[in-house]
Amino acid sequence: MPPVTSAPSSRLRPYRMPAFILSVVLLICVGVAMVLSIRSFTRSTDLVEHSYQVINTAEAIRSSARSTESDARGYRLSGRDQLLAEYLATFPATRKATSQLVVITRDDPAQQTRALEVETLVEKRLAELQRLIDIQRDQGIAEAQREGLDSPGFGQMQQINLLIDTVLTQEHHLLRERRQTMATLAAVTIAGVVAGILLPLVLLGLLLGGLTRENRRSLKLEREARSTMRELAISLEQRSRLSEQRRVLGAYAGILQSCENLNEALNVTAEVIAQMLPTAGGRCYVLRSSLNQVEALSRFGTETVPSDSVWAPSACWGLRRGQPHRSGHGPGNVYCSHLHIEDLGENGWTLCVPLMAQGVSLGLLHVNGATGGSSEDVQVVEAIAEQLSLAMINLQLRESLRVQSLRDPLTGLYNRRYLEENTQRELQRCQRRGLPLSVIMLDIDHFKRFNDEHGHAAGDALLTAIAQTLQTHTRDEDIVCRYGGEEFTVVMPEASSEDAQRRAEEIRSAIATTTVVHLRKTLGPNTASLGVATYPFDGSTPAELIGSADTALYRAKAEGRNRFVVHQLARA
Ligand SMILES: Nc1nc2c(ncn2[C@@H]2O[C@H](COP(=O)(O)OP(=O)(O)OP(=O)(O)O)[C@@H](O)[C@H]2O)c(=O)[nH]1
Repeated sequence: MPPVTSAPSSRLRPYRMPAFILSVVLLICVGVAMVLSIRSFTRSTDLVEHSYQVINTAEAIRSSARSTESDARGYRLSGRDQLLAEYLATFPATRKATSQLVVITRDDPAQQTRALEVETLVEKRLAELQRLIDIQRDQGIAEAQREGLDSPGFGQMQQINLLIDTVLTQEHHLLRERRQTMATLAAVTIAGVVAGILLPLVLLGLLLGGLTRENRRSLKLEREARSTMRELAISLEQRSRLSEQRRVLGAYAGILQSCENLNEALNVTAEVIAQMLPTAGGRCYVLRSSLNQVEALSRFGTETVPSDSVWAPSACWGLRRGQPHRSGHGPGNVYCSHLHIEDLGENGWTLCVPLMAQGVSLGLLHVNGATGGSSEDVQVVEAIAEQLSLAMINLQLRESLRVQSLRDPLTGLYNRRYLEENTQRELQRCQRRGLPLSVIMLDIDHFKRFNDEHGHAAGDALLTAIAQTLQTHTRDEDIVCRYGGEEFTVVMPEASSEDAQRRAEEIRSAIATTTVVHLRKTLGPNTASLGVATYPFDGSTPAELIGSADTALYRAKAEGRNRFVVHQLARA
């Protein structure tokens, strides 16, 4: 799980606000500079326009003065009235233009001085022309022409022209300067605007880039934190699941210890697996070594893959290898032949865990499912199998101890303790149901002599053979036991005295033909004497009945052996 990290503070954070303020200030400066530049530019434009106006006005004065001069001279030479009319029309225009020049050069004292001089000269010239016109009108054309020859017209006009040239030259010079100023202003404005826009843009870009990086880092940290939280939640869930599993397995182990037989243990196991692996199913098998087969004793859950009920141990890889064998879907998996894996889906899984304890193979726990089968599930099944194996070996040991405590080690028949415990129960059952119960006591005749003649081991062999004969001639529900030494007892629930007599005779005659082979010598047969007692005639307790049968047995001995005696008859 990655460590939880706190968000590192951004390197740009201290510069963020100053950069923002600087950007804003720069933008304001750009704005102010633009306003000032535009105003200066406008002023320059006005000045340029003004220069054009001065130039145009000066040119107009020259042109108008020439026209007036030309019209006046033409009239003086030709006397044509049309020329007089034209003179009269241009005269005010000339005057007006000179006045206008004076007005529009107010901003430039030098130019205005020249304008005033132009005005004075033009006025003088106009006055002279007017004087000649007046002479022509009053004294005739010839007088006017003669007067004109003496008039200083040419010189006046030359002065006017020279002065206007000076005005124009000066104004052109100003115009050039103003245009230059305007161009410089425009360039400076453009440069200022570009710089003023670019610089804040760069700053804002840097700021934005930093914020984006920081945002990305924050998002990454947030994602990491979320993933850490998720992993933490999963880990907590796993921990709580593990602790729950441990608790269930602990309880399961405790309950297994209290199980009295294998069926109980298997039922508990099925319930625990259903609880811990609800989607799985399977079977518990026991190994019948004597038959070389594996047999299912219980089923649990819903099996995805059916498994055979009985099969040879070699059919399972788990049993063959003595370790858990897990397989899933697809190539690379090896399947046990006791499984019908055709039904194994894409996510299906199977698991065979051998049940082993103290190096002994006891059986197999097989589990399969359509989903799941994680290593955690496998561990659970293995833990269950381990507990079940221990329980099975314990039950086997307990059973063998129980059998040992109830069986005679030589003959394998029940012992006297078992007889006493169970005869009471069988007798009560028959009493409740109103049925008889018979007891046969049997003693081998002259067994001491047999022992003496053939040895104790041969005597043991004879005892074992007679025990076998007794088991052959009794029913499964009868209790056949070695009462002690060479004495045997058969308790026959629900058997009447007649049944018991028939059985006693069968046993007697069978023993009379029973021989044993000992040290390659056939020994026997020996005979036996039997006493028969029946409830309710010969007693109503086990002790009474056994005592009655024993009495009858002694009677049989006394009467010559190799016979049976019935207690009632014996009493009679
Ligand atoms: N081989 C062998 N002998 C036993 C065993 N238990 C008791 N015996 C012997 O059985 C003999 C019983 O002898 P007795 O009680 O005198 O009876 P008997 O010789 O059979 O004579 P009757 O019962 O009167 O016919 C004794 O010698 C015991 O030692 C046993 O487990 N194995």
